[in-house]
Amino acid sequence: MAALARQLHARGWMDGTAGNLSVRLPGGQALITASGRSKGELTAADIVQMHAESGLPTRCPGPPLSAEASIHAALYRAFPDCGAVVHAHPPHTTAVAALAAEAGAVTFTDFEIIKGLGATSVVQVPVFTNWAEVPRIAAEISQRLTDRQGPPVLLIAHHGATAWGATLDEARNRLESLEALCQLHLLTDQR
Ligand SMILES: CSC[C@@H](O)[C@@H](O)C(=O)COP(=O)(O)O
Ligand SMILES: [Zn+2]
Repeated sequence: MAALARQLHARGWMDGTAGNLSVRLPGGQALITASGRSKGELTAADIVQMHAESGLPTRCPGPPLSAEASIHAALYRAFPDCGAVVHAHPPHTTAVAALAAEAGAVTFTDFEIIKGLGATSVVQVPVFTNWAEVPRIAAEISQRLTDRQGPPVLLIAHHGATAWGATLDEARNRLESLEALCQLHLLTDQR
């Protein structure tokens, strides 16, 4: 987790403590990054255990869980095969998430990198409102992401993106595909 966070921080996708990662463990628990830590220099002390599907800490007192633990938990509940979640603020993705705030979804077509999101030629990515109360974002994700056919990524308006997969590497690959797609979307002026 620390190695991936360091990579994404170096790319400018997790500036100023932004971003969070988690991995599901056997037995219903998960490891998640603690809140407010630089993602460029995480150590074991910055990783906390939580109940995967509730997002509640397994040990109190302890370091505070990521402020977005409820979003990770919503994804673990919705997708039993989800083994890892990565949230970041990649610049092109965040710009597209701002432009699509009103629409509530953004549709990408034709670019080959769409296949990185498991689609063939068209993919519609949901955009959620960036409510100050994160559990409200999580509740909307739980309500809306009931379709297992959707892409394994979501946008949060004016905020960033969350990707998930069976492993951290798969979640990272999907986040990279989304950022590449958003960059192409903007370069070709498809707002
Ligand atoms: C740098 S502020 C960003 C936070 O508000 C949040 O969006 C974020 O990505 C990191 O939150 P965190 O609680 O450290 O996991
Ligand atoms: Zn964030």
